[in-house]
Amino acid sequence: MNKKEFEFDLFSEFTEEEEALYASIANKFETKRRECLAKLQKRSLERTPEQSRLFYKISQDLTQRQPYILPGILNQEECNMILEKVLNHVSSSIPNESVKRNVEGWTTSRHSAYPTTDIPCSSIPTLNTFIRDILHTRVIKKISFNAGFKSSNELDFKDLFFVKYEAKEGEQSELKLHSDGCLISFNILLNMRQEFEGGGTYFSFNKKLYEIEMGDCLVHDSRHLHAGRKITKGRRFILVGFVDLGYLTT
Ligand SMILES: O=C(O)CCC(=O)C(=O)O
Ligand SMILES: [Fe+2]
Repeated sequence: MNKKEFEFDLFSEFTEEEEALYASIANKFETKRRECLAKLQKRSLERTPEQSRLFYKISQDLTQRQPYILPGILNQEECNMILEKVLNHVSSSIPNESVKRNVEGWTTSRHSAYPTTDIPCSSIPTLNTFIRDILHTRVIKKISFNAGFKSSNELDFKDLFFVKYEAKEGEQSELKLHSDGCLISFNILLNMRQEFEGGGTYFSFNKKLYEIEMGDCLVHDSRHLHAGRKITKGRRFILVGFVDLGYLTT
């Protein structure tokens, strides 16, 4: 039997009929989007958090939503203090059968599809409240304003965790292209740029690499495909936040 009969060419062009069907679906979708947007725009002052979330998602083409940097969110002293507490916590953590950890105590399987070598902020009680409070004032307030929410109290952390990348055999040195399961994501660099080579966050939609300085915060739409670029020397520590409506958070 001819093998060709069973080959399905994913990249072949659509037939005219398929093109027309696709165009009509896209048209209907666009009409619905505009109607919905007009209603939400009119009610800007009395939008519920859910409506603001929808407004944020449909008001702009995703490719127009560029990542942005909030410089100096944490000062050097704060970064050093936080990192010291994280490393102390990791080195003193008691092995637990139910949590997969590497030899140093970092967890390696919290995020199923694209696991990072990380520690949830909530597992370090001496840092948790302090960090959430300052990040609410310094980051969530800005993110919620930029995204069109009425109050920063409508948004909260869906997850907040420390990530370690290390250029060493057996350690995680990069994170492949993925999107995050929330509305808006951010990461803050906790150590000096000079302590590693490579790194930074890469976005495929605009083909840009964002390399921030210690204490700076990179904010982006969680739907954008992004990657933690491989480091080739040293260690890179970041604090990652997944932000969404308060009641969706844990
Ligand atoms: O390493 C980075 O810059 C990105 C980290 C990230 O995307 C994540 O932890 O979900
Ligand atoms: Fe991510």
